[in-house]
Amino acid sequence: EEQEEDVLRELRLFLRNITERLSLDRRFKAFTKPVDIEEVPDYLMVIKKPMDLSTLLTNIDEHKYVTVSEFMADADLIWKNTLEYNPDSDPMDRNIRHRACALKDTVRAIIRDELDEDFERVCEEIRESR
Ligand SMILES: COC(=O)[C@H](Cc1ccco1)c1ccncc1
Repeated sequence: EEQEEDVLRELRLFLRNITERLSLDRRFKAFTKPVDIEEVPDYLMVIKKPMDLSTLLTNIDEHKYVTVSEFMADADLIWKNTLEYNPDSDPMDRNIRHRACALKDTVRAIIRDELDEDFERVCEEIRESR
């Protein structure tokens, strides 16, 4: 009903705000767009579910997320994919993995500090009712 759509509209505003703040952080530049398959031809053989910040934003606008947990599952793909595809000890791999871990920690800190657990509970109730 209307109140549910108001809740989901507020959820999308919250998720867009997080995603845009991450996209502005210079540490996360490599995560702002899909990995370039021309540049990395084997990427899709290794990574089954690519994800990036611009795709998160598109998903939000397409009403893909009804809860913060669903958004977190996709956001987690960004750093998990990065650790999986860039596992080596060379400086390039270590640098992008450090940034991936910073992304993971930053998302969790924002959610911990800014998400009211009662709000997420209301979103979960809507998800279960559909
Ligand atoms: C999330 O970004 C990545 O996983 C790519 C993989 C990649 C390898 C070669 C080109 O791109 C990356 C980008 C920048 N620095 C390290 C790795």
